[in-house]
Amino acid sequence: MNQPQIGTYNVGTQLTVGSHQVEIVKYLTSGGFAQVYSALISPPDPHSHSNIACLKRVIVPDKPSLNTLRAEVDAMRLLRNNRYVVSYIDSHAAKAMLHNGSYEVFVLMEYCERGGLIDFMNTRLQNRLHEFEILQIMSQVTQGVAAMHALQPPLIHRDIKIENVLISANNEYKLCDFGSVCGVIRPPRNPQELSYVQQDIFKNTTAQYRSPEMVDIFRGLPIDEKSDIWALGIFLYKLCYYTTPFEKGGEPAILSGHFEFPPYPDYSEQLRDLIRDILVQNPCQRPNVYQLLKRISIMQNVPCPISDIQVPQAPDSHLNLTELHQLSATQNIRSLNSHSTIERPIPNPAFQSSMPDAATQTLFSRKKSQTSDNTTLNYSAENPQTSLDKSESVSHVLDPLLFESGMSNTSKSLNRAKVSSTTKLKQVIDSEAHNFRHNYTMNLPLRNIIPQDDDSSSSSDELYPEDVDKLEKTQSLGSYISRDNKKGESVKESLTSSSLPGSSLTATSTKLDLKLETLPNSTFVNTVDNCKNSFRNFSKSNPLTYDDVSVSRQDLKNSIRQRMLDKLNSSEESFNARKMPKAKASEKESTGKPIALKPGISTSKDKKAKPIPPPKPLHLRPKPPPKPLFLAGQKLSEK
Ligand SMILES: Nc1ncnc2c1ncn2[C@@H]1O[C@H](COP(=O)(O)OP(=O)(O)OP(=O)(O)O)[C@@H](O)[C@H]1O
Repeated sequence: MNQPQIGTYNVGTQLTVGSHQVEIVKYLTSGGFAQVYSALISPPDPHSHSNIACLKRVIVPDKPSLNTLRAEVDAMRLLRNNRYVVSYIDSHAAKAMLHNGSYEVFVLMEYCERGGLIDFMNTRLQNRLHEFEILQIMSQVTQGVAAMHALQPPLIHRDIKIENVLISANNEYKLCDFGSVCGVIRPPRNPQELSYVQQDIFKNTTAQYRSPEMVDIFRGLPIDEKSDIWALGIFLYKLCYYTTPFEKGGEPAILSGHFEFPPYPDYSEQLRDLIRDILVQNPCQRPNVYQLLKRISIMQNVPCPISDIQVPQAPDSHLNLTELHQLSATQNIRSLNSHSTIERPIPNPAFQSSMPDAATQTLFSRKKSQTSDNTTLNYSAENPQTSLDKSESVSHVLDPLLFESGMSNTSKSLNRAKVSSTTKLKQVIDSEAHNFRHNYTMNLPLRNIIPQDDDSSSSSDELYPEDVDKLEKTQSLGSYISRDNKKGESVKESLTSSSLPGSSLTATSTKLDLKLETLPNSTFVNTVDNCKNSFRNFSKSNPLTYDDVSVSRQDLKNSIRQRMLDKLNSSEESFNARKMPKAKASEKESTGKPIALKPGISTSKDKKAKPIPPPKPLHLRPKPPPKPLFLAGQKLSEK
């Protein structure tokens, strides 16, 4: 989205933004897409009680870009009032008079008086951040991320980086820029999907912060919370060393996972271990947001600020790419609620106090070119660093005793065995949730990767109370009335229409670790069995694991465990069903019993309802199409 050159508002300019009267106080800066001002608002923000706010003014060239911005606003609204997320206040959109076909969008949000974290870091080039400062920043930003991951289904930020953290007047670090937010993205299953996912990642993520599963989509892994965790690892490294760990090595280094620690500044081994434990190739072995926060808190010698409620994701709660783009394009809450495979994100009870009214949900892509990290920070230390032992990294994650090695005195007083088995169980649950997501999402087809025409008649978005196409300018910029209420025109984004911005990191030629079709069925069965055994063993050998928590909490954990077991059982059944001869499978289907999900078979409601036609005689059956090259073990680029 190219930002047209427009003049800035003068101090004292009066605007109306949503239900707020706004007076420009100061022009602050221009971002890649926006002019940013501080402003006086009336009425004051009910959350902060402040009458000073930040006004973002964006000119967007067309409706798809408008929808992208709308999605960003929706994410902010979902996270409103979380202490470590820049808080949304109000917004407004209208057709711009100056630029034909373009729109002008105003977003009012909490004013972060102390500016960006990047600016703060630049004031400390000589005197680098102390470990306690790093832990404080890391803790607060992780809490912001936790609020996103705690939603059901979770939201993935996808662009966590130093530049996207602001500092409030009272020195709190707040996550901002929700323009890249999305739901969990399952692995692509055909070249079209693959190309789409690749472009989406290029547009919405920053190269140096990309996780291995983003860089090498052929690994067949979902893009989920663990991709944000990886970015948090890069973020932590950069807080420490003012550079990113894969700055020099680029994508090959990300995929090999090889990085080194500069000799200066000298941080504790615990902190370096934490970075190692986050930056592991296998997403399952990375800590989840709670485990990460817990470790940070242990190092800070404070109680963990959030509750540990890990609810494994039901496979049907995942948003696929089509849904993301349909939602992004339509903002149609009605269709969202009626969609069979989408759940509206709802706050996790652990975060309820900091969550807003569950207003709307939309998901999102953003036309944004992010080629590299444009920080002004530089680190030029020599590199006599010790090389990283990956097996050691993994053991820190898997071994709860090592994981708990930095426990405070208070924490140490807890029953160690219980804590370690609890941690282990959490790891198993988390890992299996990820595995489930992987396996199940692989079986959930993208019904149609091309976003559909939309019917945006029923948007309840404050930002777009009525179709902005029908809005007319009345007074000052930002103040419009609506003529009528007609349905908005359809928005259709082509999969390939967006230009793919260049990247400082070139496409990888690294050998593929894991391709979708190479996943042996036995692996899946073994995983299921191992997991089931783990759960059983835990139940038998650690019956008192949760003694030290309240009854309701125990119930909850039991219920999670039960749900996992149920899912394991049902997945095993599904797998067995998949192995059944076709005739048997259709017999099962016709009896109404659940059948295994097969690639290419939709799980959506409408498809489920269709009767099964009798099998065609062999001679009438069409020949199967040739296997796409990438499924035959070749990357698209090798075509
Ligand atoms: N709430 C805020 N309070 C104070 N300053 C802000 C706030 N939001 C943004 N800024 C300032 O404006 C700059 C640009 O904002 P922002 O990154 O949101 O714009 P953008 O156009 O989306 O930029 P990009 O997408 O290129 O990062 C920030 O770096 C920050 O310095």
